Amino acid sequence: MNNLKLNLEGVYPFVSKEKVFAFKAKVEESQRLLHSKTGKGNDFLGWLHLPSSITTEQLNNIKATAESLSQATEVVVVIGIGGSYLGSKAVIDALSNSFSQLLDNGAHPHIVYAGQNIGEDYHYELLQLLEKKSGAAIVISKSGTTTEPALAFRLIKNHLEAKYCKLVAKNRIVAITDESKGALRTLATQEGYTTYVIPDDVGGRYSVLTPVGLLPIAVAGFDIHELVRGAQDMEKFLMDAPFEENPAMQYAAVRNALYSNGKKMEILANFEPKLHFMTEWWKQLYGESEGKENKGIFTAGVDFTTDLHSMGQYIQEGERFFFETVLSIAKTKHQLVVPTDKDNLDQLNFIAGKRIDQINKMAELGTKIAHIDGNVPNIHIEIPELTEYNLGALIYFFEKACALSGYTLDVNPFDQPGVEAYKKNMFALLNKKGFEKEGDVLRKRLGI
Ligand SMILES: O=P(O)(O)OC[C@H]1O[C@H](O)[C@H](O)[C@@H](O)[C@@H]1O
Repeated sequence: MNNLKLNLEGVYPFVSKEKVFAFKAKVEESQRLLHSKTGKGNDFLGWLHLPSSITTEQLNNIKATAESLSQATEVVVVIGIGGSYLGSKAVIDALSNSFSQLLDNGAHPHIVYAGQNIGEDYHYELLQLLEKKSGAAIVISKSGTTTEPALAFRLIKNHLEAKYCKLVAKNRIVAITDESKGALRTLATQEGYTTYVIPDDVGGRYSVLTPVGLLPIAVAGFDIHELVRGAQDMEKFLMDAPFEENPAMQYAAVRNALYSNGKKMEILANFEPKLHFMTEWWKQLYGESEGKENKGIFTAGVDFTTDLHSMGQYIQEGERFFFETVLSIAKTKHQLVVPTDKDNLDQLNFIAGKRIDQINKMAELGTKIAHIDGNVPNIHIEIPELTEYNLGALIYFFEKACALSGYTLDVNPFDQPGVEAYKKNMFALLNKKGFEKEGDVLRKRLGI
């Protein structure tokens, strides 16, 4: 069953249906390359059949680890950067109470994140928090060598060992990394941590349905069986559906049609504050997959209606080099009606008696019309409700469409050579062993 609706009516005033469908053959060829594993980066296709290959035993095992990690733990720190944290944060935020950090989560610890910045105050304050609260850590790095999570983990490991003793700290740490390579693997083996493997053929930004995403999501108390079931159903549906009924193929086609028509940026917009990090996850997925060889759509995100009061101006009347994709949620979890006020001093009685979501939906519709009138092509993606099942399906849809879109653009959607440039400079400037020559060159260039 496919719960996801893709509506391209808001694109056709700008790029005709014929022009979008002109990409059909190329997208079908992309799908053939993907399914036959004969395209670029074909050693990174483990995500393609991941949902259907995860077993109930594996899921139960992850759940059991989540439960034992949660025992007598108030805060679990998920340590990772990029694909090693965005997927879990996207799902956890989408499903959590908006104020969960201030509420007692029952049997489930609060989740906080580290390893995605090098802020000194952030880390200091995190250690202060862990001084007051009972803590545990899930450290995640596919390469096992990424600086930011390694640095955060060193601090947190030190802290946990000093607070609880090494033996107890060991049981409060789970590592998720490569099967054999990388410093984190060596460290985890040496220290005897519980570990999970990120398969070789699954890249970081495609790894949310591996233990990378599943363990933190289970710790937060959400149903990973349902998440995977949604992804499984979407995997099956997208495998067989012809172009005319296949939202992933059509999304890939329309993105490429708009790009070749001069639209260099895609703005993912939501009207649900819980989706902020879903957008962040999507930005990495598409930006890192397609932005290479001096090509690719720049991915940006906005939260509406919030950003209608800031970036709304640019979107309405600024340069016309982008299109907008609205990720819409049909039904809210709760119902809340605007009360009537007999004095009507705030002049809001025109919406009295309406559900908040009815107002939000009119804001969404009004924005769509305004932006189309302002010459912004509009793609509309709708899922029925924020549930584990629907999020699993949405994640797999975006992953599959991304791979198809990247192949259609003729790039390898599974590598990210460009991210090494800053790392090389940072290591050279910090005198890391093996980077001495680069360090000399840089210091000379900077005159320092
Ligand atoms: O999981 P890791 O190996 O630590 O990588 C974490 C992230 O950082 C890298 O630099 C890449 O740009 C990302 O694709 C990756 O998700």
